[in-house]
Amino acid sequence: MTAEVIFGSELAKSLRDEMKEEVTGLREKNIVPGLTVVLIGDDPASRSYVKGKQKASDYVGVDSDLIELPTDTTQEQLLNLIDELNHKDTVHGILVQLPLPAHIDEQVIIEAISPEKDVDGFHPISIGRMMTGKDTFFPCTPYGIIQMMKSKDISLEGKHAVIIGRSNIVGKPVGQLLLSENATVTYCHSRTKDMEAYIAQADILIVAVGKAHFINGDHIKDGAIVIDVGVNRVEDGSLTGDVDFDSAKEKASYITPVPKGVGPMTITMLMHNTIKSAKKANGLS
Ligand SMILES: Nc1nc2c(c(=O)[nH]1)N[C@@H](CN(C=O)c1ccc(C(=O)N[C@@H](CCC(=O)O)C(=O)O)cc1)CN2
Repeated sequence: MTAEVIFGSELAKSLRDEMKEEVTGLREKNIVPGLTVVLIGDDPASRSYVKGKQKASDYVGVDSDLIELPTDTTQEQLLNLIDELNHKDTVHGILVQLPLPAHIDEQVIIEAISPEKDVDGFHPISIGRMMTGKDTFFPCTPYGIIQMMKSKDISLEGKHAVIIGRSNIVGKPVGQLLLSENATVTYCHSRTKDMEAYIAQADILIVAVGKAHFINGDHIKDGAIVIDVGVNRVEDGSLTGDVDFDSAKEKASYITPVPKGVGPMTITMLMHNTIKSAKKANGLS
């Protein structure tokens, strides 16, 4: 079997076109979705992701503002900034780019963002709402993954989804979203015994470990749907996923590439959440 490749970049383009039209309509009603992105330090990967967010915002018509702060910014200074943004009516979404420098407690920062502006969907209130099936902002990468599978009419109900990785940003929430789509979910992580046995059972395999080519075609079941969340820069400077694409493609029914797979959808769902927040703030559903 040779898999069909799900290009997140193509889905992202068509969703961004739809969003652009929606934002044009909102702007005619004087509703201008506003996003503030905060970048601390000079990590090149973070800088490139933030650039992608600015570009997407410009395209769909979201008014975006980038606040760049030096690495030695204190936690208190960042908390003061978030407090200011929480109270600013033109700001509908606040995103603090992760990871943060080691002297800043990420969880304290996440919890300082108003849940009404938590377009990353990382606040414990957003997570609690997601877990209990309430309306909220879903974390962007997991939400993008679900949209990619839905775009191919892949039925999730009753499927065994195996997730490799248990981060708060991807692994844990994607499992929760799959559960709410009636999939059966197994989490694997660094302490899992006999991980290969779980991988071999997966109808849907989601890999988010950050290790180049951690999974190859020998591991996966014939016809599995393989979602690669890894973005690893290798020696020659190119990007590669957590899955060995060429060998996995020969076994899977669907597979996502790296680049042009999950990454562009992460940014697209951020646009979705920002527009949703602006609509909500203006009494629209
Ligand atoms: N506050 C947040 N921080 C981080 C998040 C997040 O959702 N919120 N996720 C990741 C990084 N990330 C978004 O911020 C992100 C990662 C990758 C891509 C992407 O488009 N990747 C491209 C390749 C880009 C390249 O050439 O370097 C692709 O896969 O095609 C977008 C966003 C951690 N931090």
